[in-house]
Amino acid sequence: MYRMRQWIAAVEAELDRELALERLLGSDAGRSTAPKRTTHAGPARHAVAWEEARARAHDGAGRPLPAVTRELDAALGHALAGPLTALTDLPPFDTSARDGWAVAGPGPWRLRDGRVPAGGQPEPLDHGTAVALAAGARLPVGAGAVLRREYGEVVAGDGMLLDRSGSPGAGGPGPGRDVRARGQECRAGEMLLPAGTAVTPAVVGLAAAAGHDRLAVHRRPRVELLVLGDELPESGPTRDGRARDALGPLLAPWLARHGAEVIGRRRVADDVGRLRDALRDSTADVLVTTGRTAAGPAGRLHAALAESGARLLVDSVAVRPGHPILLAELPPSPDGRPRLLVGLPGDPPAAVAGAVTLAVPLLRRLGGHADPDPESHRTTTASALPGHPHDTRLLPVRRGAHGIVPLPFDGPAMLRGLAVADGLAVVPPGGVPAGAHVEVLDVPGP
Ligand SMILES: Nc1nc2c(c(=O)[nH]1)N[C@H]1C(S)=C(S)[C@@H](COP(=O)(O)OP(=O)(O)OC[C@H]3O[C@@H](n4cnc5c(N)ncnc54)[C@H](O)[C@@H]3O)O[C@H]1N2
Ligand code: MOO
Repeated sequence: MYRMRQWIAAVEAELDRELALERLLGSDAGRSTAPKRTTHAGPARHAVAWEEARARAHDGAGRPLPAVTRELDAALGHALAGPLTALTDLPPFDTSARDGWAVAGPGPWRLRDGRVPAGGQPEPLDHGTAVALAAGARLPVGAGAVLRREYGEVVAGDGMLLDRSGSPGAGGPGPGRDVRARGQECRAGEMLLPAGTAVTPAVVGLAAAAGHDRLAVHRRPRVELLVLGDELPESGPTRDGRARDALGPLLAPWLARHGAEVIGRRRVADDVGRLRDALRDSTADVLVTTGRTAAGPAGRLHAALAESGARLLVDSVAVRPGHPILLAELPPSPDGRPRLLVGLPGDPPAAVAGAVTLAVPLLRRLGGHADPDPESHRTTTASALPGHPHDTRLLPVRRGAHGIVPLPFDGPAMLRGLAVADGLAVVPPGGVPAGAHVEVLDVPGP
């Protein structure tokens, strides 16, 4: 009797799961016709085109995360939440561009004692006189130009400075010569960079030069990485037919390179209830899962999403590898923040393809970056790139002298090609011949 009740409870739980799954798959996932679910394996999923999937990931993210204020160092890798404006003229005053002498009027000049260092406050210069000064030093009032050190000669005992540049007349440099005029680079209040610009080391330098100590940037999306699959050892060589977890180590830094703040990375047991609870309890803005995306008995991700009340925005993409990738909107966090989930396949190259397709545009949008993919560029192919008959193919390639070439070891489960790749070529259905132009997405470097 007890066994019978247990069996009935199990069947009821399974039916609930089926109903939740129906609701999930019947939701607006961009399918014109949602095929009826008839078997455990579920309906055929309608794969959206690669470009469409990326656009949905970018748009599905909604508005960028709110602005926060960060010290310059800590702002690196974020996107500016507002335009960067200059707090001062640059240069803030007329400055010498070279080591030499500030000169007033045509030469020869009577040389004043001393030397104006960078950061010094020079006395005004009378007509017909000169004073030595360092590159970057403030030009004295009255000085019209700078005579470079290599062009001048000081007459011993005489205190006179001559122009030995050999220029016609040698009467000294023309007005403004080797002077960086005040405001040449920008005026105070001028916009230097628009909102959405990535804060790089050079941007931090410019911000400091322009007078900033802190920057308003978008908060980075908090990402939790859930690695699904009981079979995966986390250390040592692969054993007993079980592949070593390669995606935890690979994806955390890959996503961080694209603006994620990875707040956690953990394994979740192969159990729908536990996965559902992990999805419900996560405080991340974006959850990224690996594995268990395939339809069928092992496809626990769909079941857990259905039980969580998630809504699918993308449910498989016409891309190889990476076909079963998905994007879902999770119910908001307890404090009302929207949450999204990117489901990546367990096969490592497919997971990488999924990450660049869905996670990267999503993270960049949430992080407030103006450009959904700054690291993509069009390049010539040095040899033909094989394609899939119907789907976009993402192929590891290397740059050569005559263009990009495909790499060996690009098959299922293989990371060897990717490890030496400069990028992933976006190969349209049917492939491309040598000499064609294709888009290449950069693979993060060291
Ligand atoms: N009947 C069908 N079967 C499959 C189809 C299909 O259309 N019909 N699609 C295949 C494709 S395409 C892919 S890709 C995979 C996706 O499967 P899952 O996302 O459910 O992946 P898993 O079964 O969990 O794992 C697949 C494979 O990858 C290994 N794996 C998993 N996680 C990791 C990890 N973190 N590090 C390294 N390796 C990992 C795992 O051991 C499996 O061997 O579905 C196909 N099936
Ligand atoms: O399309 Mo799967 O994603 O072959 O690797």
